[in-house]
Amino acid sequence: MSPAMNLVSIETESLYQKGVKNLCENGITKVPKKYILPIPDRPKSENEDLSVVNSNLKLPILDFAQLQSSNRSEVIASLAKACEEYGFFQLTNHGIASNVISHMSDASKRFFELPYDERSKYMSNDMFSPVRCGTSFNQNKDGVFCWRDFLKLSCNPLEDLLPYWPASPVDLRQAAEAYSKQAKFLYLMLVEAILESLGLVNSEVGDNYLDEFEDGSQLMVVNHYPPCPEPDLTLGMPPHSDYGFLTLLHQADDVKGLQIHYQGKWVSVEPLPNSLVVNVGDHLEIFSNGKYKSILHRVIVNPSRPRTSIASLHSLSHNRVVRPSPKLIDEANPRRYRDTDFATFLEYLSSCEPKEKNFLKSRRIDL
Ligand SMILES: O=C(O)CCC(=O)C(=O)O
Ligand SMILES: [Fe+2]
Repeated sequence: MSPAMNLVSIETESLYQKGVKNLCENGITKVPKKYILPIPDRPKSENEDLSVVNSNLKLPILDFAQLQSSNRSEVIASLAKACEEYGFFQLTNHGIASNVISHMSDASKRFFELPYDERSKYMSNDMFSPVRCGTSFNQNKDGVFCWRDFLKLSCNPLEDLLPYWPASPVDLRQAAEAYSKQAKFLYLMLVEAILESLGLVNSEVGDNYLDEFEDGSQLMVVNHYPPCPEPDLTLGMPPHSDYGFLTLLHQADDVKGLQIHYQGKWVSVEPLPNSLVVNVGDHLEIFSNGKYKSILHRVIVNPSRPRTSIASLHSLSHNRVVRPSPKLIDEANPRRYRDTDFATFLEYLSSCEPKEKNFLKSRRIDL
């Protein structure tokens, strides 16, 4: 390659590092090569293990208010079924105030409207940074980039981290603080119900059994997917499972994009007004010794409408070891996962670029 050619490709590479929003502002009409997936990995390809879309299936819908009523035991049974079979459900009447959600969506969208130079102040490769802006899935590793920009805010301990969050738009901190607190509260209520659904009831596990969840990590991720001129060639997010215990996801526009992998097919998750999508993460699959499933999901993009989603990812704190609950292991149910911790996850991230971003597979014990 001539030095001049080399310079061109380095310059182009740095353009991609600036993200999809910035790329679109440069007026592209075709998807650059950097984002074009090999044919079998494209959204409409029919390959053997990750095949066609099933558009008829609907996710289970759980009514959170019913959990606090005399119907609790029925809702707990539906919760167990949803976590076992789908690893995903929609949650209505979840209790996060609608003005808190709309303020968070609105301020997040305005963040991505800021000029690149303003957003770039928050770009960082440090996984422990309280605020991290970036693009693709793992922009230092991905051979093919995905069509997504993100803003990640670490939330625990909130008082210490909040001052590092973006100062503009001016109301983003306030909006994200209120949203993260209400999401955390909801998460803890869901953990309580999930432990109950696994038969790990309060009297057996001790009075302080929620403390380690309360102290746990919380990461808010705002995903932004600009319209894409050739959406069949790329993905907003590649197939992956979520790392933590539970993810609460708000789909901030009435735009479809999220698909989950169910019985060999991709199923679209319809944005349901006033609901949150909740999914089991890798840590809950490990903790439940495989009873509850952390399911592969991906995001497709479209040619006309931007899409924003806000994920709140919750887990134990980074220094805790995650392992199957001893109460869920016996002769009939031998241990199915190795112990894991955050350092192991980071090592995994830096070691390979797996086709499916599936950390969990590396923790399974083959029985
Ligand atoms: O944008 C979405 O709907 C899903 C985002 C997602 O899977 C994630 O943030 O882990
Ligand atoms: Fe995810």
